[in-house]
Amino acid sequence: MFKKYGLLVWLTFLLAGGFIFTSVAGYLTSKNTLQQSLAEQTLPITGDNVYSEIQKDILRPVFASSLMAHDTFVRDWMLNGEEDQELITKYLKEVKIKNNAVTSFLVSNQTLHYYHADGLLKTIKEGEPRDVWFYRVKNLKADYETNVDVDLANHDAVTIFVNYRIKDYQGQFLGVTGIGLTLDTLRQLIDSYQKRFARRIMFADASGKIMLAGSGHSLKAQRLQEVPGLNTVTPAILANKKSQSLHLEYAGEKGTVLLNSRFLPELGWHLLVEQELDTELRPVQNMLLVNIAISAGITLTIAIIMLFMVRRYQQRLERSASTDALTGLLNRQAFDFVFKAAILDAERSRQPMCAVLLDIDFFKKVNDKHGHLVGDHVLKEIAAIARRSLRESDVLCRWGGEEFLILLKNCTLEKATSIAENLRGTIEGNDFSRTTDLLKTRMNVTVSMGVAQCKENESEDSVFERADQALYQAKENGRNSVYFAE
Ligand SMILES: Nc1nc2c(ncn2[C@@H]2O[C@H](COP(=O)(O)OP(=O)(O)OP(=O)(O)O)[C@@H](O)[C@H]2O)c(=O)[nH]1
Repeated sequence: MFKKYGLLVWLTFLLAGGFIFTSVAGYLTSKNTLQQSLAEQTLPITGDNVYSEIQKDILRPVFASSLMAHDTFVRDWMLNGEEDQELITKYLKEVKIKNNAVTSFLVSNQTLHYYHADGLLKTIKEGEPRDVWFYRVKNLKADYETNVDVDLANHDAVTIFVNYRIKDYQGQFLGVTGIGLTLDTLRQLIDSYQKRFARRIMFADASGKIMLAGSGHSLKAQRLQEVPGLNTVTPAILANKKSQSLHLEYAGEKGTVLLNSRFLPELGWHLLVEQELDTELRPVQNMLLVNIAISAGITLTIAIIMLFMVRRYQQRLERSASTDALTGLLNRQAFDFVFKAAILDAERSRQPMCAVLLDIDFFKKVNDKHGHLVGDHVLKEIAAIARRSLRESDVLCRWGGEEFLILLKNCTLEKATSIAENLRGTIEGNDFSRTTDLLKTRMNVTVSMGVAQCKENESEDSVFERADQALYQAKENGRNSVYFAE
């Protein structure tokens, strides 16, 4: 089977291999290009976009707080003993509205009063845990800090405060001022970034504490060091104190994650933009599967078409090698095999078998008078008559030009002679013009036959020789007759 269809199998493998190779090569190229463009362009650009939005939305309060801390009105009001509280309340209200903030505040180092947009909120105390931030900022080396905390003045909403140090004209610490944004507003902002850019965005402080993350972030982790996979690249993220972006990769829970990190010096935070490679690759992977399915379909269709063609071609070859093209009967070569098998069969079953040699009388004259096409028609018609007159098990073969050989299985000499006689009579009575347009008037043809019964252990040549002699006798004795060999 493999030998017969070997070429077909190889061609199918070659075709399928070619398709798979080009599909996989295309996939790998797309994957590399995608990975490279994510790492080198898409994620850094997203980082840049987020950063510029951050500058607009978060750094604005830093600048506003800086302006408050450097405002001569604020400093003078504090240096003059914080007399008219209405003035500072009005000022803070104005700043809050102008900056669209949830709170604006000022805490005096002198009186420890905490002012906000609605007036005096409270007096802070050194041991109070909620007021620890003030003493931290008081001792701060930098001008300001950003701090995520609950806002007492705003129903304890989680708020990001910008705490800016106020100094007098000699540089002495006067107090702290600034504004605050609720974290919810920021989180919404990040969510809108995430939706817009379809990536995960989070902020972590210098120690790795996750300060802000969109709704996709698992709230279980409080620090970068606790996020599986991300913890492997956390040291590199935290070590990056330059504003240039850093490209990293780590194995996340759902596959490779590409990460772009940059340090925001204004906040002292690290901005992380992440993308799951698999999510981006899914359309390319789907395309690969579609390609492979189409390739498999094409390969299968071509293989089936080729299989049918090869089978038809082989059948035609086998048929043309064993049959006579004109009459459709077995040819002499094929008959040899059939005869050998039949004679063995007859000997085994001890059944008689006869060979009949049939020759058309004066066939040359038919050709000469009516032409070769009519001669061919006569040959085909005689083959058809013989096939119709004989049993299915009898073998019919075109022996030569106008000679036919018939093998009658399980048949005695007497019976064979009678069958041959019937066939001769049928042919004699046949009007060959009925089945062709080549002849306009009735035409009859006669045949002569020689019959011989196969003897035990007799060779093929010997049987045909005896049948031929009987045929010769029929020809000699006037043709249109059946003779048998003793
Ligand atoms: N049309 C046609 N003629 C063929 C074919 N094969 C052989 N012949 C012709 O058959 C004729 C046989 O002629 P002969 O051997 O002289 O025998 P015959 O004319 O039948 O005379 P007898 O056998 O003595 O009755 C030749 O003219 C061959 O050319 C064939 O396939 N088609």
